[in-house]
Amino acid sequence: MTQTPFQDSRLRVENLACRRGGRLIFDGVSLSLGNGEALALTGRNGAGKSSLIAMLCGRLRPDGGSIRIEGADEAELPELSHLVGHRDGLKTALTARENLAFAQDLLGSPAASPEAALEAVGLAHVATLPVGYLSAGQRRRVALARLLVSRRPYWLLDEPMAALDTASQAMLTGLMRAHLLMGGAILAATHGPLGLDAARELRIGP
Ligand SMILES: Nc1ncnc2c1ncn2[C@@H]1O[C@H](COP(=O)(O)OP(=O)(O)OP(=O)(O)O)[C@@H](O)[C@H]1O
Repeated sequence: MTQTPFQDSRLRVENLACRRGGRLIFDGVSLSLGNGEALALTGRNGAGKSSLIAMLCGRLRPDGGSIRIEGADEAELPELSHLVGHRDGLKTALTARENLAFAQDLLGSPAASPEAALEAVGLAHVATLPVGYLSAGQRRRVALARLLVSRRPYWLLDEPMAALDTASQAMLTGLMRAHLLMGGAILAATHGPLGLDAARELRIGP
């Protein structure tokens, strides 16, 4: 895996608004996130955390406000970010290794090999099993291993600790710390602790 720190850049979100099904979910949401910074996005069920992440990765159009990146040679957030969403987005008929190879081809900027990424999340022993055979926590770990096969500075994580046991939560905290040390940035929607002392919190909704 390459050890070059990420280029300096900053995500600036200003006055973002979100409507879903004709209903205002949130407005006036602003945030700033740069190298080595982590932000825990909190709020009650339905506050709009997943919707905000969907806007950041270009899957949902904002109903107001702006999302921009400063200092990344014109690159936009979708090209600079990794999404690990609520749904794991894995192909159940493919093996864990094949899923990661597919993700690496799709995302570009190769970093760890699929084998090394599976080793890092403690899943080397199931590398050749179809993902459909894996447990919920194992599938989530394969989804998280995608963060390692392709090098992107912004990690957008929706409930990343969901389905993980205590040891796997600690493993993920370790991966996040290493990413921050390399100058990466993390925004994670969460209902619980991320284990990152320096993480700021942004609460949305009432
Ligand atoms: N496609 C859709 N059409 C209409 N309403 C939607 C749609 N998708 C989401 N919503 C609504 O938008 C609101 C925000 O949903 P969202 O999933 O962003 O919340 P969240 O903060 O991530 O919640 P949770 O903590 O339960 O994951 C909810 O009230 C949800 O019902």
